[in-house]
Amino acid sequence: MENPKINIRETTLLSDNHYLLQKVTFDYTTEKGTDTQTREVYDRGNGATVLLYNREYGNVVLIRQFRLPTYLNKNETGMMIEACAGLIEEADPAETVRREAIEETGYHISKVEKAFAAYMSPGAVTEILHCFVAEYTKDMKLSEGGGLATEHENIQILEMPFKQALEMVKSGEISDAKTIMLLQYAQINKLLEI
Ligand SMILES: Nc1nc2c(ncn2[C@@H]2O[C@H](COP(=O)(O)OP(=O)(O)O[C@H]3O[C@H](CO)[C@@H](O)[C@H](O)[C@@H]3O)[C@@H](O)[C@H]2O)c(=O)[nH]1
Ligand SMILES: [Mg+2]
Repeated sequence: MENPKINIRETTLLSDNHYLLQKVTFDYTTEKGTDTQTREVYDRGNGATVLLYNREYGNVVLIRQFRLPTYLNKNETGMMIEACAGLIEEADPAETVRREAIEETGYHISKVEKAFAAYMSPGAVTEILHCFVAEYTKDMKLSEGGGLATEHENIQILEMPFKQALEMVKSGEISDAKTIMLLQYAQINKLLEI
């Protein structure tokens, strides 16, 4: 199939209460003709995430926090176990994960390695998420972490054996997409095998 030619006809702002919800009408043209479609698109910017791991201890650092959208969709407690992550503000993705690692886990990491980038929900959300891995050591724990009190983040830090994290993916206790992808990336690339 040839790529369609796209022409954006109209963009209507439905909400800019915190992020942007827009209604977009566009022409989708192929050799068969033109079809006009309308879609709602949620734009909350782009994000970056990092899996902290240590080969020697065989551990990864994850975080646990309440996520309202999951609570509204069958996650009974609303609590989610995730890799540390945040929205890219002014900084580049690597800077973002360094900042978020400090804010959320208290680990002051320096070297980060890009793993991949992924559109998280391409039918509705514009966001691309830049995914990193980084080695941490105990002496990098220089602050408490836990997220920004001003943002009511209430983040719990979980340092656990890599094996246990993989079992939690299997059991469904870890059900966050970026976290599953990063744990499997670490497994495929043997990051935690000495
Ligand atoms: N007042 C208000 N605050 C909001 C709203 N939406 C988000 N926030 C707040 O904005 C802050 C965002 O925190 P970050 O750590 O920067 O982002 P995140 O929520 O962890 O997002 C990360 O994970 C997402 C889910 O996997 C990713 O989608 C995202 O890209 C990023 O990586 C949080 O304190 C959150 O409560 C809103 O509608 N209103
Ligand atoms: Mg976060």
